[in-house]
Amino acid sequence: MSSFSQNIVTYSPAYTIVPTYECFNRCSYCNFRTDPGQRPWLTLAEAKSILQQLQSQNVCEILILSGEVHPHSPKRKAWLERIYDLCALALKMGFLPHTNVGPLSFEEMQKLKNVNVSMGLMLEQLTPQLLDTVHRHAPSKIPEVRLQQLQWAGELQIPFTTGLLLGIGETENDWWETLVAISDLHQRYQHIQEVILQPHSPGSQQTFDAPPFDPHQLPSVIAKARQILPIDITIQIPPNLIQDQEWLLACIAAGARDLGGISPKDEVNPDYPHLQEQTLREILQPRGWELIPRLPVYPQFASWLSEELGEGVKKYHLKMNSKENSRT
Ligand SMILES: O=c1nc2n(C[C@H](O)[C@H](O)[C@H](O)CO)c3cc(O)ccc3cc-2c(=O)[nH]1
Ligand SMILES: C[C@H]1O[C@@H](n2cnc3c(N)ncnc32)[C@H](O)[C@@H]1O
Ligand code: MET
Ligand code: SF4
Repeated sequence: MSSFSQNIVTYSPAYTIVPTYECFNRCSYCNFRTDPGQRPWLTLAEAKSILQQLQSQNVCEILILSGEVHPHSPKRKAWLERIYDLCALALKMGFLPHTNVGPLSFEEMQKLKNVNVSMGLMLEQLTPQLLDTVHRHAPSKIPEVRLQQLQWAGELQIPFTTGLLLGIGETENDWWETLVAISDLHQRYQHIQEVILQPHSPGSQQTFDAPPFDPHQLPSVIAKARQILPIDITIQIPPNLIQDQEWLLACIAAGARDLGGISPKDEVNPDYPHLQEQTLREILQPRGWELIPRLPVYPQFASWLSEELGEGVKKYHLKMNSKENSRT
């Protein structure tokens, strides 16, 4: 049975929904944001029509990824409401939502927990030095603010995805410090399901003038991360940002076991389209790796989900098991 084999690499069949691209931060490596007020927010009717089309496709995760409205802005309440409504809609239509929309208040997180099977926020890097450079105009990237999110997620028992953005001006030592901080929080709350090691990849919109993170460095970063992180945290890498097949395979050999959400468009890095799932499978299989789909929540967190979310998850488990049986 394939599920018991050790040579498994997972991915999440996903689609990314963007409530708004407007963002009050200006991270200089960002290729996603627009200035506030430039484009209308995604309406529920528009989302419904997108989701209807997805129902006949092999999509399970809806990644809700957004630009941010300032916590003190009069528009903040409507923004959070729109995100909540989009999650509720996706859930009602049979998908499993995972929200990553920047730092939230404790109450905002608590509210979104009801309509998300898991949530995410990248730590990026903990060093405060970046507040003088790439994050100079990005108050949401204050390290304490992001660490606080991870702690609240633990207190609220929200299965959580976080990660590091590599190659934005930090030192090697900064990587290990950030990974140790994630490990420490996980030891307290057992809530981190995966850590993304995301290589900075320049796009056409950004102002940060730096080369891409050297993919040849990734396998050794992964190997060391594997030593620092507790074994129940999966290491995720984005295959579209590691374009050389041999290096992708080297990353997996070094300990990465998940390829994240594979969706038609990578909203964060639109200049780097994803390979088809079948193409990825053909890269991995000859080296003995089996690529299999996973849900946006890992099985060990089943007891943390509300009854409604648990039911949604159960339906997918049934569907995936019946597919697997029909293959064998
Ligand atoms: O499951 C997740 N995947 C995350 N992913 C991976 C994502 O699922 C896919 O790689 C694509 O971005 C989907 O469009 C990220 C990818 C990025 O480029 C940057 C940040 C994230 C953050 C998350 C996240 O919080 N949760
Ligand atoms: C949503 C996440 O996307 C990542 N992100 C933002 N811009 C880039 C880029 N140019 N290259 C790679 N990752 C990026 C950050 O880690 C952010 O938290
Ligand atoms: N704005 C959020 C963050 O940076 C998520 C999307 S970034 C393109 O954390
Ligand atoms: S990376 Fe996220 S927080 Fe930073 S500018 Fe882009 S959308 Fe805003």
